[in-house]
Amino acid sequence: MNTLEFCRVLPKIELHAHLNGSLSEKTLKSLGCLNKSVSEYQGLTSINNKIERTLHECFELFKIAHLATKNPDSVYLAAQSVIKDFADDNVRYLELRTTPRAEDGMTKEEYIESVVKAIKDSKKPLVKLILSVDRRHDILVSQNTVAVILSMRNKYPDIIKGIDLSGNPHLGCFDKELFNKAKENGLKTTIHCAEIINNDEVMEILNFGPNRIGHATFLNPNYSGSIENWESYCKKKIPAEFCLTSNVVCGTAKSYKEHHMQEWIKNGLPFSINTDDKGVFCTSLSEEYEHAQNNFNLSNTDLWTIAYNAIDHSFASIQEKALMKKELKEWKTQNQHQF
Ligand SMILES: CNc1ncnc2c1ncn2[C@@H]1O[C@H](COP(=O)(O)O)[C@@H](O)[C@H]1O
Ligand SMILES: [Zn+2]
Repeated sequence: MNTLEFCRVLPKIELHAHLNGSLSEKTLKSLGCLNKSVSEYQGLTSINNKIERTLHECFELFKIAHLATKNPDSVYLAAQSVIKDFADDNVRYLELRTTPRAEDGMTKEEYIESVVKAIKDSKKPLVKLILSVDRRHDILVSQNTVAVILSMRNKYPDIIKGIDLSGNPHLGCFDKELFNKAKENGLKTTIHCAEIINNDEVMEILNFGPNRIGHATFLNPNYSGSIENWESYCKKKIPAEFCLTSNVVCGTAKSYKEHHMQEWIKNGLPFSINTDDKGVFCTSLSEEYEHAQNNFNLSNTDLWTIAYNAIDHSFASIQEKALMKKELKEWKTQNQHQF
C-alpha cells in the first residue's frame, strides 16, 4: 500500500472546511453555475498549474461558489454533496463551517436551516456545524450575525457547536467583544489567525484565548511572528488547524516543505490537518495527509496519531469523542500490518 492509499483508508477527522469553498466541480455544475465560470474556476485553482494565487485572487473565487448557493434548496444540496465527499474520503467526523448569508428570498436563518437539515439527513460521518462571521462586515452586520447564530444554536444545540472568524485577512479586524458574547453563551470559538503578518491582531486573539486557531501561518518567529506572541502561544498551546495546500496555493507558505507545521512538530505543539476549501484548492483530506507525510517524514503511526489527537481538539461532546477514539483504536488494531 503506498502513502496515498494508506491516507485514503485511514479514518480521518476534518475540523476546518468552509462549505462554499468545498464544492466540487460536479456540484457547482449541477447547481447551475455557468460552465464558463466553472472552467475558469478550475483553471484558476489547479495547483498543477503551479501558479501562485494571491489571497485576493482566491477570495474572488468564493464569489463564483456563492452564485451556486443562493436559495435554501441549493444550500441544502451543496451541504449534502460536501458531506458525501468527505464520507467517501473516509472522514469519520466533520466540522463544517459556513457564513450565514441572506439573499433575495432567503434569510440567514433559512440558510442555516438548510445546512442543518442536510446534516440531520446524512447518515455518516458525524457532522457538527460552525458558523462563521466574515471579518469584512461592519460591526452592526456582525452583531446581527452573532444574534442569529445564537438563536439558531438554541434551536439546534446538538449540531451548532461553534463560531469562527474568517474572510479576507486583509480586511476588517478581530472584535473581542463580539466573540466574548458568543463564548459567554456557550459557543466554542475558532479564529483564523496570522494568515498574513499582523502581530498586533495575533496578540489580541491570543489574549482572548479561542479554543482553536486556523492557519497560524505567521506566528512563529521564523515566520515573521513576534517572540512575545510565540511565547504566549507556547504557554496556551491552542490547537492549530493546518491547511497545507491552501497556504501553498495562496502563496503564504513558500512550499509544502517550508510550511510552518514543522515548528509545531519540532516543539510538540497541538495541531490537526485539514482541507480549508477542497473545491477551490483541488484537494482532499487524504491528499493533505499525504503531503504532510511526504514533506515531514512522518510514519503511518504519526498520521494515525494526528487524526486521533484531532478528536480532542474537536467540538464534539465527551461521549462522542470517546466513541470516535474507540473507533480509531479498533481500526489500528485491525490494521496492525500497516504500522
Ligand atoms: C483561503 N483561506 C481562507 N481564509 C479566510 N477565510 C476563508 C478562507 N477560505 C474560505 N474562507 C471563508 O469562507 C467563505 C466561503 O465559505 P462559506 O461561504 O462560508 O461557506 C469565504 O467567502 C471566506 O469568508
Ligand atoms: Zn479557512
